[in-house]
Amino acid sequence: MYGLKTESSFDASHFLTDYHGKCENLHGHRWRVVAYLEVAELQTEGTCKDMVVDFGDFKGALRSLTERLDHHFIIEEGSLAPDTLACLEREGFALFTVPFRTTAENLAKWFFDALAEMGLPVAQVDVYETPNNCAFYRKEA
Ligand SMILES: Nc1nc2c(c(=O)[nH]1)N=C([C@H](O)[C@H](O)COP(=O)(O)OP(=O)(O)OP(=O)(O)O)CN2
Ligand SMILES: [Zn+2]
Repeated sequence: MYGLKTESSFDASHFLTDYHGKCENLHGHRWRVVAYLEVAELQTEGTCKDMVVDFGDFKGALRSLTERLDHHFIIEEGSLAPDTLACLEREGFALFTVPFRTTAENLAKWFFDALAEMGLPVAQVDVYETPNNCAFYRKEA
């Protein structure tokens, strides 16, 4: 088995719906995302011969995703009253709505699925909410 690993970070705000504690309040993180690719065999020809994929393509793919979230307010769909949402939009805040509770676990799966959709052989994605707390999502063995 061969693998690659790259990482990218982004700053974003969020809150957890139905959470009983400080994370029910709007707050921010510098999220750190670490992604892993795995393949059984390396590429056999062309510019990527003997590579899993080109590091440049891999890091570019992950960065394109973290850039979508950077300096955004990540909002679980339906978690804010429509008029609150309208006010935020009117103020020009950068919002990113997702159809799931904004836990590190769900964000790890969001990154995993997006990298897979880009055609990368993604094996695992780690999402650090704080330097010590990390959730991961990985492919079933
Ligand atoms: N399993 C998960 N647990 C929690 C998640 C999560 O995504 N998955 N998220 C949160 C909150 O978003 C929160 O921001 C994290 O808070 P906390 O663990 O309290 O982190 P701090 O570094 O701020 O904690 P201090 O020890 O107070 O510094 C909560 N749980
Ligand atoms: Zn948080």
